[in-house]
Amino acid sequence: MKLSREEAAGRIMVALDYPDAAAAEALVNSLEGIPCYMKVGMQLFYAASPGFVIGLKERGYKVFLDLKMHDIPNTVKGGANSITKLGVDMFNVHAAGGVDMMKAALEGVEQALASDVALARPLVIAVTQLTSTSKQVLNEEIGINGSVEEAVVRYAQLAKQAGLGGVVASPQEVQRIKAACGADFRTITPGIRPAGADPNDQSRIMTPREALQQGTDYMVIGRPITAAASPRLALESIIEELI
Ligand SMILES: O=C(O)c1cc(=O)[nH]c(=O)n1[C@@H]1O[C@H](COP(=O)(O)O)[C@@H](O)[C@H]1O
Repeated sequence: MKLSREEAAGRIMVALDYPDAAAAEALVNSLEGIPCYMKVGMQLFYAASPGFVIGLKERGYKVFLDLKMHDIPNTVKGGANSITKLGVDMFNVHAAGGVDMMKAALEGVEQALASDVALARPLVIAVTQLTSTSKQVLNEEIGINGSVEEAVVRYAQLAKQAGLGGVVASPQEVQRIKAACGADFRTITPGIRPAGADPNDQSRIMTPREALQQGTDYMVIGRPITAAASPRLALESIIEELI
């Protein structure tokens, strides 16, 4: 697959895993002009308040708010309502919460959209099996039998059944997810490591180019960019690998 520089940048979601808004702001400023997606996760969101997310939207970024909601349906519905009002482009819930919980997230989105016609509809996606989970942990610790791929595809099918638009999984599972849920069902893949990079706590990894070849829609990349001596050069070299 051939991508333009801009298309490649738009498929990269930079994970802003920072302890406060100032640190995250410095990274965002260093990437100025590169049209990548920004991902705000729980570390930054809990510290920086919703204002940080609104600020990213005002600067023109697409934003994935990664709060991985997993609670009773009524609570998730309320959470989804509040998140939609922030104007984010994408947010996630855990597929392990079940179909009713995932449907409740969509109801929360509808409720928010009905309250303000200016709001854009966010894509709601589900986390399947975390990319830090190995087969051994899945089978022996968590107690789910079978392969990681089987567990991931099952979660993806539940998300599809609930009406969600895609899932978070490792790039290793993208082809099976697309085969089970359709080519339009979005795959968002963390566990991305350029060749030779430290895997850190990730178990199921692939390089950016390999992930693209698998057909992933978006790659979530944190430390290979944020911990690099020059985050801008690190991001540019990943974009280079994709075009
Ligand atoms: O939902 C996510 O974004 C997510 C799901 C998952 O299964 N694995 C996973 O690593 N993530 C997130 O993706 C990012 C990966 O960061 P790095 O390992 O530093 O590239 C982190 O912000 C994680 O919270």
